[in-house]
Amino acid sequence: MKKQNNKQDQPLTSILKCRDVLVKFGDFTALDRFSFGMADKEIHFLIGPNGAGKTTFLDVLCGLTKMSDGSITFQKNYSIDDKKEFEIARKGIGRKFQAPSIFPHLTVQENLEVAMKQEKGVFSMLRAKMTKKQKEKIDRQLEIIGLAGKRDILAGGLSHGQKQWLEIGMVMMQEPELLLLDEPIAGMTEEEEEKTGSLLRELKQDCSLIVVEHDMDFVREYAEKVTVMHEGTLLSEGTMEEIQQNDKVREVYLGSKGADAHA
Ligand SMILES: Nc1ncnc2c1ncn2[C@@H]1O[C@H](COP(=O)(O)OP(=O)(O)OP(=O)(O)O)[C@@H](O)[C@H]1O
Repeated sequence: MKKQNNKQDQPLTSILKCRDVLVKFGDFTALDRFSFGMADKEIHFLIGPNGAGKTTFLDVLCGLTKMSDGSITFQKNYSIDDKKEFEIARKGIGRKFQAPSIFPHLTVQENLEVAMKQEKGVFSMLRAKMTKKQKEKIDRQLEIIGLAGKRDILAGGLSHGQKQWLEIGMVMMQEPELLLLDEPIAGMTEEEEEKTGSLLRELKQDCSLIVVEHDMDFVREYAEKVTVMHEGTLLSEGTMEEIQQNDKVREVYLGSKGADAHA
């Protein structure tokens, strides 16, 4: 049986422990001793009003922004505190940014090939012959992101939603253990939103997910756990049902126009 945590101890299956993370931009404190933990293979949503520090936290996790103080341990004992972005990515934290950064003039499949092993240059990677295992890995990923039928299409010709899924697939080619997604359904049609939700559940077989999102219907449907941030601090944490009951959360976020209006 899993030993459950109290506020100080994380569950035994914990993949990430962040303690008192402090981020300052000049005199402004964006993360104010923010603590966060999550279990392995969990879909964990981060919500909160504009400027709460959600994106800054993802930036810290992937090494883009450095902490002024605090500590972050990934997996059992990997400290990311002093690590560079590429080291953190290699260790298994993958990030998909809001704007797609696919190669529009390469096919869908070629985009995944390029993403598979980034230590080689784009064109030497495309010229290099793929092993059977690599081909299988790409076929599997194409199925997961729902683009198997579009593998030979130039990525620039995909719809907005398909481009987002391709980019998620590209990050997944690096086999991250923790995937960070910032507003994955922004600009999507309702049908694309549903497909994205199913995709998140599918990805959970392979990795843990932290998702920043403002669309409360989407959070309600797909979140296993929700952390509410406010002014760089932790306001509340729990299931969506639990945080909906929290008066402070209703006051600063859910009751305001900030939540769904943003999406
Ligand atoms: N590089 C920076 N320099 C100065 N201030 C910054 C910088 N990056 C973020 N901030 C500030 O830090 C605060 C937190 O920003 P952040 O983008 O993390 O919030 P957020 O919760 O993701 O908001 P949103 O929901 O609007 O995306 C904001 O007030 C923002 O203006």
